[in-house]
Amino acid sequence: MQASAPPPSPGAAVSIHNLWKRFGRQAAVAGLNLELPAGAFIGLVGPNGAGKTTTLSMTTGLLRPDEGTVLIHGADVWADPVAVKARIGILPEGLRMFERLSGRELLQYNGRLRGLPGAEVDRRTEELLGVLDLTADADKLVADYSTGMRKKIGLAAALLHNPDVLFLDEPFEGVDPVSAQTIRGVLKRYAAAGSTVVFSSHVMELVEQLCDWVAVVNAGQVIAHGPLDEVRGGRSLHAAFLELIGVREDDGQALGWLGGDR
Ligand SMILES: Nc1ncnc2c1ncn2[C@@H]1O[C@H](COP(=O)(O)OP(=O)(O)OP(=O)(O)O)[C@@H](O)[C@H]1O
Repeated sequence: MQASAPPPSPGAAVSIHNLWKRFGRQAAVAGLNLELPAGAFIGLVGPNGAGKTTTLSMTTGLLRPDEGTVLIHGADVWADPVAVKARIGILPEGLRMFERLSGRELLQYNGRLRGLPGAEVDRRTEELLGVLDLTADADKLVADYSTGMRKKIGLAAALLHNPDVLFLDEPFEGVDPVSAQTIRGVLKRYAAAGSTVVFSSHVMELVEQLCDWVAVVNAGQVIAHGPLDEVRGGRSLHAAFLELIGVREDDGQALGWLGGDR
């Protein structure tokens, strides 16, 4: 989008340069710069309203930035969308799906849309349904899926074309521990094969377990990034996060009425 963007670092899966998005007078993303290394399992963390979803939406071609450039393996998301979309998988927050298709039909439709041969679509569909423990519900309509099942079928749809980079916005929100374990297993296997995973989460323990690289976003900018151990600097990620964000101490005055004499 801008001619002046510097070349991406070699080895970067995602290069974000001077990204801006304003909603009215508020800047949701305010000149954000970030280089995400290829082959890493990356956690994007930040408080509510920090700009994570807006950043991920602009990075994956779902929301047009006001300013800035995003490159995925060197291809510009907005100038070369077809090339970029072939290389990425996305599980957005509040994903809208074709509700009147069954889970199996949804995957088959996605596979055909991606240009995969029919036999390969069928093979991958059945394998993904099996690994994600959805085979028994494969003929149920997506409209009748639970929250966890929706996340799993959304993940299967995002993985079907074997993308180089997978973006997930809050993939574990509303997911029970059993489904979360299944999703974790699939993501670990995908990342172990050298692909890049970028996911946003509020759950620091999960980010610490899964990620080897983190970026902390606050007020539309990146305030810390790098290998997990560097960012947490000998503390838990939770403690490092609170310190980086500058959490306000409770002065004990507010809500003094709450739980007191009635
Ligand atoms: N479509 C929109 N219209 C107006 N304001 C918006 C819109 N989308 C996001 N915002 C605002 O932009 C800011 C960043 O929102 P965003 O959803 O990107 O944050 P987030 O870090 O993903 O938050 P959370 O962790 O709560 O999901 C918030 O103040 C939000 O209210």
